[in-house]
Amino acid sequence: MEILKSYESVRIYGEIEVPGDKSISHRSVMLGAIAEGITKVDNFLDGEDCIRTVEAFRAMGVAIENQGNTLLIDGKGIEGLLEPVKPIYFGNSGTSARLMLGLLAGLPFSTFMYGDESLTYRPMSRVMKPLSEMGATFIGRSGGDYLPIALEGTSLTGITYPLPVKSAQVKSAILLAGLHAKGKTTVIEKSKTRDHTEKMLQAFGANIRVDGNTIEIDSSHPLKATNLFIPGDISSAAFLLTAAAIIPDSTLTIKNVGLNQTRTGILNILEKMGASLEFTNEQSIGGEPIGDITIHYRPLRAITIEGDMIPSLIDEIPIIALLATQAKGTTIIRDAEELRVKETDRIHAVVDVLSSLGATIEETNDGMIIKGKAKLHGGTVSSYNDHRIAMMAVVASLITENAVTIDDLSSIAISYPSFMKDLSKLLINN
Ligand SMILES: O=C(O)C1=C[C@@H](OP(=O)(O)O)[C@@H](O)[C@H](O)C1
Ligand SMILES: C=C(OP(=O)(O)O)C(=O)O
Repeated sequence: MEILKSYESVRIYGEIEVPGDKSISHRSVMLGAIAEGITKVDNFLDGEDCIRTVEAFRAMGVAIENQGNTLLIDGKGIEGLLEPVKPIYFGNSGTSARLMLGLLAGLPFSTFMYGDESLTYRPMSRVMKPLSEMGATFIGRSGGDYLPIALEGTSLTGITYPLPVKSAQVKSAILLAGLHAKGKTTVIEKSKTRDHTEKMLQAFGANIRVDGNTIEIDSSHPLKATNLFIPGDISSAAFLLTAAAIIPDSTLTIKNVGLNQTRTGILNILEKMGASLEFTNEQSIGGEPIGDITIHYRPLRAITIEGDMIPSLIDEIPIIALLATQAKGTTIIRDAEELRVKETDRIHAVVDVLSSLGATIEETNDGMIIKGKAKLHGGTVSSYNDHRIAMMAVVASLITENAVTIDDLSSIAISYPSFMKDLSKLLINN
């Protein structure tokens, strides 16, 4: 149990870098491991989820050296992967499990996979359905919807697949399967989801074409090793930006953070709500936009968040809900039913935690309705063992009248191991 003390008068001030992007870090290991040659990855996120991906490839015979936040991956090509002798454990990581189901389904060996309590109940049929259409053979709990799943490698054939869910994990799983399937694989998205897989496949030399929301790939160009720099994770930056946006007199600069437009929904929301943002040092590294963001506190107003905006801020909704408690008016979040199948049911968890702290917030089927501006009194909450809920509660504790008591903060190590230290560096007592 942790007690997060309340503050009399505090603000956020300073300059910081957040750790590397989780989505891009996972992909760097996956593509580096199946490319030919040594791939060097700088600013790799040493969080628990990404470590699961590293360990999975080590179990398939790939040498991966970890020097601080730099990885050296000795890729021997996709044919170089060896059958793992033990079941692969994906812990809490949906990205590892879903992308690797796609990557491994067409390899000539069997793989057994499982996860922790949370991952064991996250839907996998969204990935297994298209992979079966490509020819994948597998068996899994609940007809293959849940882990544990055993894949019996077979040769795959390309398909054309309109994505029924707005999910980058499903899109990526199909593209990774398409990398070694016969013929062409085409994925068509309804709304654009994060496109790190496409960008990184291009950097590794794959034969991939992107035309609007249609992506095509085939196996004609084997991947060649490359060097990568992982931008700071905008999803981690979101917690610090929100702290600055809700505490008067705050000014914060976050350097070298990823600014890929498929991920920056949180920045559009902050601006629409009235926060002041400045962007400097913008550049592109390995196809990924990156730059520095400075935020100044300004009074906030409520907005509606819905439709195509949702995929670009899906992981930020817990912290956006806290932001909305401090905005004048009624904020409505809808079309976000995907939150129900994350590490926990994040609609329920957010509403429970924020209402326990004193917010006026109501759960809907596909989102929530938040009335601001609310005075949060503090109280006792659960992190639901979900890193994004835990970090949201920590940021909330900066503005509560009394202390916040939370069961456990260890889940924060999934995506932002240095969060508590980074936040305390930026806290200034007035
Ligand atoms: O592809 C990725 O790296 C991710 C995609 C998103 O999931 P969905 O694809 O299920 O929306 C996101 O919530 C997750 O944190 C990471
Ligand atoms: C949903 C998340 O990750 P994953 O799906 O990889 O578990 C997240 O990091 O918020």
